[in-house]
Amino acid sequence: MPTVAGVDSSTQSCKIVVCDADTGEVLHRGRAAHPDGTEIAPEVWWQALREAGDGLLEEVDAVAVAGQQHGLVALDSAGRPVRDALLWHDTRSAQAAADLVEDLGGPEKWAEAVGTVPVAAITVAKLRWLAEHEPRAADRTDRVLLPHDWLTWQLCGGPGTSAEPVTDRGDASGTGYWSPAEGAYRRDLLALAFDGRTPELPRVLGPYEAAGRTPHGALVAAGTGDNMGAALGLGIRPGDVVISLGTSGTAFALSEHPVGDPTGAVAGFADATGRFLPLVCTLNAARVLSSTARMLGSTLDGLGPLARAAEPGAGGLVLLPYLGGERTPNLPDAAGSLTGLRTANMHPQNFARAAVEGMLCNMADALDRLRAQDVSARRVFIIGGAAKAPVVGEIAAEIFGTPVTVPEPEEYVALGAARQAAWALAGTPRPPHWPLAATREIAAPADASAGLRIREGYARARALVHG
Ligand SMILES: Nc1ncnc2c1ncn2[C@@H]1O[C@H](COP(=O)(O)OP(=O)(O)O)[C@@H](O)[C@H]1O
Ligand SMILES: O=C(CO)[C@@H](O)[C@H](O)COP(=O)(O)O
Repeated sequence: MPTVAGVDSSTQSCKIVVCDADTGEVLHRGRAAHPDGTEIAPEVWWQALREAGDGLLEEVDAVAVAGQQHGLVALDSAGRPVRDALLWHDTRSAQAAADLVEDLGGPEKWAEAVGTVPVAAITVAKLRWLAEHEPRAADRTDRVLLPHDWLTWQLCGGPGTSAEPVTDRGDASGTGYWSPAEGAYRRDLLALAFDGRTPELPRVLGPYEAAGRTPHGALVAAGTGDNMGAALGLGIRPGDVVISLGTSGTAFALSEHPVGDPTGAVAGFADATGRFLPLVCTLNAARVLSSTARMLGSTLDGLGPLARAAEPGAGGLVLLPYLGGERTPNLPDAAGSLTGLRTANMHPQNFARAAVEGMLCNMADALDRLRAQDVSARRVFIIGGAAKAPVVGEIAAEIFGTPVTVPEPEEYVALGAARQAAWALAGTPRPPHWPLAATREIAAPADASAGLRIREGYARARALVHG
């Protein structure tokens, strides 16, 4: 029986699943933590991957890596990092992004050129930041990779070997210098961002092309961005929207055509199957819940019962969850706010409920932004770390006003990477059919009024605090 491994090198940890290549059945799992912070030495990802994959990766027939998107891995001519990688949730590049938008002539120009209007998260803005703030490091930059590209390269042997650095359409589409519509790099935008410098970029592989082999002989597939990995792991179809609640909150869908949203809210990414993946990303999801649990002296498991004990609307408390700044809406310097405090409503139950409602109202806005780009949401999946809390799916159905599908907890990003590895191994034009795990279907409440009131309260609080 051929086996394949999928790696999810995401913000908080590295997760690995080993699957039966024919059926997708998960046979083994591994995990290792990543440190906190918005910059990190790439070597730390590699150590975590080896720790998570200890004893697993040596035996598989193929492997692929899905990674957190956008991170800037800048390498010198010997393939060594010139500095720690700047990660997607590092907001120092917010001004650089705004300047780039102006330099090209406005958001419409970016939406037209690469499908995405730069914000602090996008790689092109991080390059501009590097050129402006650390010009010596910029001068030493000979090559630019994304986190998953760098790990894929290490798996194939890395610098000093015959292995070639590669990427895929999905992750390339999050750089701001690769056009999903044209399927080509925009080196002019790279130069615009990097003060005229044009470092080497990885070759963009097709969906089931191989990157190389590990020293143990396993085929290494192209890999992709983590959201594209989740889409492949779930096997989504047009009409499905995925809400992923990890460190980031993302809402994304499959599209047969490229999307370019001049408002900048929807990023017009490519997917891992040759199609497109319009996506809205927020900076604040699962950590809103873990931070609230910590503040209340509770635990993640304790937060759900507390939130359930409060009435919808949390007695008038509204949490604007912009704890790490925010990407959508684009408020990189914002902090979180709690509004509507009254003597009568200051109970842990209302705080817990306000945290879940705040996180999900932000995602409901993301869903609306997708719909505004003609994305239909006939089925809404909820996945990611925070989806493990049953209360999240329940309150989501109320706030979204739609039925919600919560698949059995699984590492869907890693599963998607494993499926891509199985696809590269098979070499067939379509990925192997892997059935979706059992799902929990949560109906929307018959009376939508409570959900609407929660969203109105959230919109009012946001207007009050952020104008
Ligand atoms: N039962 C749970 N309830 C709520 N949140 C949870 C639960 N289990 C894990 N989490 C949260 O999920 C997050 C990790 O999710 P994950 O999707 O792996 O994130 P990332 O992909 O960004 O590394 C952590 O912030 C953790 O607090
Ligand atoms: O920036 C984005 C998407 O555009 C994020 O979704 C990152 O890809 C990080 O994902 P998580 O580690 O939070 O899952």
